[in-house]
Amino acid sequence: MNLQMIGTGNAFAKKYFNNNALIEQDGFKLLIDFGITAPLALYELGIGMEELDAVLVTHMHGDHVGGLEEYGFQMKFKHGRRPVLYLADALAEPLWENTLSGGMTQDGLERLEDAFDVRLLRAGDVQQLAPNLCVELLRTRHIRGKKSYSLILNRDVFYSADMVFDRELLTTLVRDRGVRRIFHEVQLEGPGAVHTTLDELLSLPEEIQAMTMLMHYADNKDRFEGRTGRMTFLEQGSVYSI
Ligand SMILES: O=c1ccn([C@@H]2O[C@@H]3COP(=O)(O)O[C@H]3[C@H]2O)c(=O)[nH]1
Ligand SMILES: [Zn+2]
Ligand SMILES: [Zn+2]
Repeated sequence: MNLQMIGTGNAFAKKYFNNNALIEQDGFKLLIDFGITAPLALYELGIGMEELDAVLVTHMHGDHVGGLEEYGFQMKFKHGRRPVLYLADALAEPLWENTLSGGMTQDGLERLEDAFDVRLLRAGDVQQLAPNLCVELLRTRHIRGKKSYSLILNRDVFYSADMVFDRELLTTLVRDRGVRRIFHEVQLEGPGAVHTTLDELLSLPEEIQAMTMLMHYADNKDRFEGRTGRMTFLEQGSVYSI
């Protein structure tokens, strides 16, 4: 499996695109989240939107879903098809009613399923997306009252999406669930109200740090090179074999 971050920035980053991840497995291309900058990020990587086999949404913030209107319209009006959209069942209604309907509603486009081939996921279930790619959604804490999900890919890769620090979850995933790679968001400075701070991740055992790569970071990330313990930064556009 290959992972390529088409963007590694946090919601306010300007040096980096939105933190969205392209997963490739035996030719199957899954994009995890489709933020405001995803259309441009894909364009700059020379990846056509129509090449994606599926998109999976982790939660409703703009840096994770803000590009879906363009994606839906390009796929409908340029490529004549509804793209596959995986998301937690709890997000389907708010994604249409509170985010996409304003821009996308018109005759023949009255609900999410008119624009996307919607595949609902339930937290805790393992879903086979492709012959050699399965995903499990985990409900994790991010913003009080807003549902947000992290992912386990092929039972051994954890992808945090946006979440506050959860030491017990990370420890259990490694010790009991056999997770061997962790891709984790990081807030480099300040208290972790809605994100996980670098200091919190540095408090993890070295064995867990050693399997952790950092993403969803601020523009001043370079100042923290060499100050992330056993953890390393994911670089925007680089392809990682995992
Ligand atoms: O209670 C809140 C809600 C939001 N925010 C900011 O808005 C951003 C939305 O995208 P994000 O989840 O990547 O990051 C969030 C934060 O930067 C915050 O600081 N506190
Ligand atoms: Zn975010
Ligand atoms: Zn968020």
